[in-house]
Amino acid sequence: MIAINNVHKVFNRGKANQVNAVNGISIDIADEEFLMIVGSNGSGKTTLLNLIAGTELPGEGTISIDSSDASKLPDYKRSQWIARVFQNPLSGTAPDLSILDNFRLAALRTKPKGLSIGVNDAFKKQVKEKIATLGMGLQDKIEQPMGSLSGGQRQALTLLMSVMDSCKVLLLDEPTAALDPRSAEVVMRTADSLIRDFKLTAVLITHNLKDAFTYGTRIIRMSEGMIINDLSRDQKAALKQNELYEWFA
Ligand SMILES: Nc1ncnc2c1ncn2[C@@H]1O[C@H](COP(=O)(O)OP(=O)(O)OP(=O)(O)O)[C@@H](O)[C@H]1O
Repeated sequence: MIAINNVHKVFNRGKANQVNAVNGISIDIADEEFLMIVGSNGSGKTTLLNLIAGTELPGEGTISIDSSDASKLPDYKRSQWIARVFQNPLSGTAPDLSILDNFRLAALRTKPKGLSIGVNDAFKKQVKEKIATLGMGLQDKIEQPMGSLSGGQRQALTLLMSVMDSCKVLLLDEPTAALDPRSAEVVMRTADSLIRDFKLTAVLITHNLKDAFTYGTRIIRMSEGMIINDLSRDQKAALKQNELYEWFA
C-alpha cells in the first residue's frame, strides 16, 4: 500500500512567486489499485506523482510504500520498486539502439552497478515472448532500432520494459497525451493488462475522463494542491459514463 499522510509541497517559499503545489494531501492507495488523477492544469498532479516517486521531497508529511518511508528509500530500491512512464514516448528509450538492446538496458536498470547482461539466445527468447503478449507483431522486429517505431509502439514497449523484475508501483504521467486515439487505446489497454498481470499498484494522470472511467479502479480530482473528489471503486461502478462528467463538473 502507498500511504500518503498530510503531505505538503511548497515551491519558492517566502517569495512573491510561492506556490503551494500540494496542500495537505492524505490518501491511502491500496495494493493493485489503478488510481486515476484528474484535475486542471497546475492543480498539483505531477508534483504529487513526483513525491510518490521520491524525486521531490515533501516539506511536511510522509509517504510510505509498503511501510517503507519513500523519501528514505535507497536509489536501487526505488528503481526496483517504482517504474515511471512519461508523456513523451521518446523519453523512456534509446532511439538508436535496437528493441533488444533497449530491453537489455532496462534489465540492467535494477541490477547492481557493474553487472552486465549478455544478449544470449535465452534472453532473446524471453524478450520475444514478452513482446508477443502485446499483440502488435513487434516480436519479429527486435533487431530494429527503437526510433523506427511509432509513438504508440514505443510507449507500449516502454511500459513492458518498465514493469520487469520486482516492480511494485507504476506511475504514469499522461502516457497517451502525445499519441493518436488508436495508439492511445493500445497503450491504455497494455497498461491495464500489465497492471493486472503483474499485480501492480498504479497511479495515472490523465485529462481524459473516458480513460479514467474505463480503466481506473478509483478516480480522484485535484484542485489547488488538494483532493476535491474521490470516487471509490463502488461509487464508480454505480455511475454511467455520462454521469461521471456531471460528477466532476
Ligand atoms: N519545480 C518547480 N518550481 C516551482 N514551481 C513549480 C515546480 N513544479 C511545479 N510547480 C508549480 O506547482 C504547481 C503545480 O504544478 P504541477 O505540475 O504539479 O501541476 P499539474 O496538475 O501536473 O499540471 P498540468 O496538468 O499542467 O501538468 C504549478 O503552479 C506549477 O507551476
